[in-house]
Amino acid sequence: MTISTTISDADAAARAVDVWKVYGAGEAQVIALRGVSVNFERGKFTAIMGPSGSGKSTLMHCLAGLDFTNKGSVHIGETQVTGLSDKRLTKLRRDKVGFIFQQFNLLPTLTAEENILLPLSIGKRKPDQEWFRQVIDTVGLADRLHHRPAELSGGQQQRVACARALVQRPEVIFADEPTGNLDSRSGTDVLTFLRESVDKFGQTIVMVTHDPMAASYADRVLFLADGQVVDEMFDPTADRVLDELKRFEEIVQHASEENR
Ligand SMILES: Nc1ncnc2c1ncn2[C@@H]1O[C@H](COP(=O)(O)OP(=O)(O)OP(=O)(O)O)[C@@H](O)[C@H]1O
Repeated sequence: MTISTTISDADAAARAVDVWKVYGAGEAQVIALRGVSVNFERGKFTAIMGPSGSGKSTLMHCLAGLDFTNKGSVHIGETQVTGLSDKRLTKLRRDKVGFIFQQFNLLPTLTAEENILLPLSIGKRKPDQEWFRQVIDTVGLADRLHHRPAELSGGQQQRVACARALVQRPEVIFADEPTGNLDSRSGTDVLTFLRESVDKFGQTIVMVTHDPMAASYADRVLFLADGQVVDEMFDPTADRVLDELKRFEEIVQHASEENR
């Protein structure tokens, strides 16, 4: 079953239209995405789940313009990402997209404040001081701004990364396993912050996760299997997500038994 999308194009902050992604060639060829068409609603929090190797990170990287599609197109807001020149792609990623990675990806020589303001300084843009304060207060980092990453806990470093993504008010924040390296308390802090940035500031967030508890913070969960979107769930709870994942495992196991 391939579902397309229940969100209209006009309501979407990011879109994939019949996206195919193939890695390698010949016997080593892997089809990571098989004609994915999906819309991500503006001002909402969407989680992407699915078994390992189902194409979650590939889809996110294609959407964010970090990787090229073989066929189909991706759009951020009004901009068609597919086909942009390198220069325009760099500008789009800098101005319209925020990233949060599992490994935090902070610059070790810069303070927390300098890391947070880095995307703005690279784009030669001045921070809106009021907005900066609001982000810092929401993320709870006011007393850590002059510390370097090595002087911060993992949870604090990830909150710096969240603030860095949010401070430029991007069209979309893409988060790839943002709680994967955190203990459950710090993970909850980060997820609470992501949820608040959607509810308070209307931020659009797309998050890849393996964790049903993390997915329960989202408004909608998309399920990928074998490079296709196979299901979606609105207003998820951790238990319902877990049941859905178990159902997929059974289907995959059944299919592999039949192929033996
Ligand atoms: N750079 C690459 N070169 C070759 N194959 C790749 C590359 N990146 C991903 N793949 C393959 O594409 C498929 C989808 O990978 P992807 O990382 O998107 O899956 P995923 O659902 O994010 O997995 P995980 O949950 O384990 O992170 C996998 O079979 C993977 O091995």
